[in-house]
Amino acid sequence: MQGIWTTERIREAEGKLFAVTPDGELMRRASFGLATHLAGFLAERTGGVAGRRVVLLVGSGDNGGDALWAGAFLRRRSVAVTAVLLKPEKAHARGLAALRKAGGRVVSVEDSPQWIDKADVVVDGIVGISGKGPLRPDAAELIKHVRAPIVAVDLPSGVDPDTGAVDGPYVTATLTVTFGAPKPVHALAPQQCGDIVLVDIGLRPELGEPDLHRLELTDLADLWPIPGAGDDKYTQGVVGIAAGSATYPGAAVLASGSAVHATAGMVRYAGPAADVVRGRWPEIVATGSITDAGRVQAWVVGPGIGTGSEGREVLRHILGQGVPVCADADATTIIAQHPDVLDARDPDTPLVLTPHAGEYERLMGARPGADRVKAARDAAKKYSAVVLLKGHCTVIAAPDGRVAVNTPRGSWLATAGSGDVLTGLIGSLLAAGLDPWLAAAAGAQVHSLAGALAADGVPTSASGLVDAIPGALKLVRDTAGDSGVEVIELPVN
Ligand SMILES: NC(=O)C1=CN([C@@H]2O[C@H](COP(=O)(O)OP(=O)(O)OC[C@H]3O[C@@H](n4cnc5c(N)ncnc54)[C@H](OP(=O)(O)O)[C@@H]3O)[C@@H](O)[C@H]2O)[C@@H](O)CC1
Ligand SMILES: Nc1ncnc2c1ncn2[C@@H]1O[C@H](COP(=O)(O)OP(=O)(O)O)[C@@H](O)[C@H]1O
Ligand SMILES: [K+]
Repeated sequence: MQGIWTTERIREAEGKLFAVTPDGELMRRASFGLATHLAGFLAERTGGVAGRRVVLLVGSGDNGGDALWAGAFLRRRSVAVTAVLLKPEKAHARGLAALRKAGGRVVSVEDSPQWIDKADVVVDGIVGISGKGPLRPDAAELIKHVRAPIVAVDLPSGVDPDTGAVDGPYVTATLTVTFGAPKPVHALAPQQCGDIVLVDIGLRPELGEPDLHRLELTDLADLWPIPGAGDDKYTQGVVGIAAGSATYPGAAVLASGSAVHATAGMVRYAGPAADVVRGRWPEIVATGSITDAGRVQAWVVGPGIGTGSEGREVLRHILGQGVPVCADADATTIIAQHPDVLDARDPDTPLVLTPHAGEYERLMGARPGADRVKAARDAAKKYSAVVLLKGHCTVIAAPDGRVAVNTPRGSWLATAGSGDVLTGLIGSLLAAGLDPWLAAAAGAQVHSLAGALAADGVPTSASGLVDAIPGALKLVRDTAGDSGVEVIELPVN
């Protein structure tokens, strides 16, 4: 699992490391790493390094210091480096002296357009982890004129380091070179960060437990249930799906199909769309009524069941079964409007709630706001449930405080019925006995892998997502070296 640390934790760790490291050494490591990646970026983009033009946008703190020192290193490789100082009196003194000594040019903001226009790469050293709020007007004005690709130092300026939120002008980077450890912005603002590389400055031993997590493909491969020699259809966990209606069977078909593909065990369906579900997925044991659904090890409930009394009774019945439940869509609305349905739940049985922003507002009385990690944590506490907050980046919080983030590849999942597919994946993993937080995080990640594979550069559909689940799982298992098959190159956009 990849760890992610808030800026407060990064600062604490830096403080400890500073105390045992020679003065300036950390910035030297950071800026040397930055210079190396800048040279690589120049070579890849322009076919060379010497003679290329780099413009540094330099703010008033150590982020600008990193940029200035990297500029000095690039001078050794005969790069033409020009620094634009936003606040000359506050620019990092030693970095500035080093750049000057190495033959770098220093210009005022007023004189900068001619240099920015001719740059092969612009380096954003405006602000780093001490950044607050949107880019200030002088920096915003500068950025407006940049046509060259931008490499961000540590993080794209104007994007909140801890929430990834933007509220005004910000930098959109092609590459972000960060130091020490990933910060929340890198997981929560992929569109502003571009590609991300991490330079090791020796911080990791000082960091302790991460604040946020991201599952890696090897984690998925380790935790995804695969049948063993002693398994049969029941031992792997049977998932029940209560979704859809006679008039709107789509949600039932999508959630059930997703569950069929997610694990090898068995899927039951209970509800008014039984005939349609059976017709589309003959392997599903389908019945019209929740009361004669048969035994399952986890339930998926909600998509398309409606928010009236019938839906309410279905949800109440399911919450009383003493098995893990993934409650989505209409089920979250019912819980928000009739919180007493939760009385049917044994508090020790896992519950996963999967709201989008609108459903979150119903559950919590306010929109998630800029700090989506806090929003998900608050809801998880309030409902003693794992809360998966949907959006471009999905945040998964457990009531014990654990948080995972899923950073998608593109926005292909923004298609009708996509949430129904996600809920089927999570339900299957719950039935297989996974920890509910891991089940939700793993479901979200395979969902977005399926999205990228299904789309392959062009829009897809929820049915396309269902069809792509086996490919996504194959990618996961192959990447983990399970079958020795060559890894598939995953499309990004
Ligand atoms: N510590 C370490 O071990 C290492 C740290 N390293 C590097 O240091 C960076 C952190 O440096 P830092 O703390 O000096 O502050 P930094 O982010 O450059 O901000 C400077 C000033 O900018 C201003 N400002 C604020 N918001 C703004 C906005 N929206 N738009 C415009 N300006 C804004 C505000 O100053 P003000 O103008 O308010 O006086 C603020 O104080 C870190 O990201 C990494 O790159 C690496 O070298 C590795 C080792
Ligand atoms: N812009 C986006 N980029 C990436 N993923 C998105 C985006 N918009 C929505 N999603 C994902 O698509 C799914 C939509 O679910 P939901 O809102 O329940 O839709 P539906 O009700 O149509 O099934 C969620 O998993 C969400 O995280
Ligand atoms: K920056």
